[in-house]
Amino acid sequence: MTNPPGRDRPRIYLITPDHLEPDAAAQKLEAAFSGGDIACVQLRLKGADDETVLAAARRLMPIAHAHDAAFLINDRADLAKACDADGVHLGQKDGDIATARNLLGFNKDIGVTCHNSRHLAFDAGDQGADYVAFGAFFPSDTKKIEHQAELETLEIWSEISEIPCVAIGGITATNCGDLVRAGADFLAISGYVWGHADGPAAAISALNTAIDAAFQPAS
Ligand SMILES: Cc1ncc(COP(=O)(O)OP(=O)(O)O)c(N)n1
Ligand SMILES: Cc1ncsc1CCOP(=O)(O)O
Ligand SMILES: [Mg+2]
Repeated sequence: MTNPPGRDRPRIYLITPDHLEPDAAAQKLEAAFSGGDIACVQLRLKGADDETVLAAARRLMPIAHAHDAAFLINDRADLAKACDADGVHLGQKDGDIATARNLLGFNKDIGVTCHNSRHLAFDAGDQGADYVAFGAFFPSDTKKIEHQAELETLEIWSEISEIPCVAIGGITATNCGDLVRAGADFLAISGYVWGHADGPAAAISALNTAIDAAFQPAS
């Protein structure tokens, strides 16, 4: 099965650990970038106060930008605005797209969690989402999984919509091939990178090698 016509090679969408110390995280993020291509970094701190999120963004966003990667904030459009991030990722309980768009404008990216639902994805697209995210595809140690996504969701979406789609949930270099072949535009990954035995650079390198091996552009 080749990738759907017109889809580019999928790229890595790196999600930070949900708790971090900015200077240590900066070193690890630099290491990750030394391993190869990363399209986007999402700052996903959980339970942190606003100033902690903003301080982490001030430390990490310049590193992403130095490597031509976008830097998005998870959950909070207001904090994305406050630190002039490149966008926000909204779950189904993180506020509506229109409010985020009014805050951020049209030059910023708004992504939306759509679980395993093309209906949610069509709704998000109709409301102006810049990408939709489907997941979880595999068991995750990072987040308790409430929705199991299916490859068919990616396959159908990538055939019928030009809105970029992100796959998320327990993704590794070993299991990402089917997601690539199904048409995911981005692979959102956290634990495999930050927990890799050989470090973040080796994880990013292994992921890009696996993506290259699985991506078969339509002739
Ligand atoms: C790229 C991407 N996809 C999905 C999620 C999950 O968002 P959400 O459902 O709001 O859960 P939390 O991440 O907020 O726990 C995401 N963060 N990024
Ligand atoms: C935030 C999120 N949403 C669905 S699964 C997940 C966790 C992604 O992290 P990992 O790549 O470690 O499973
Ligand atoms: Mg959320």
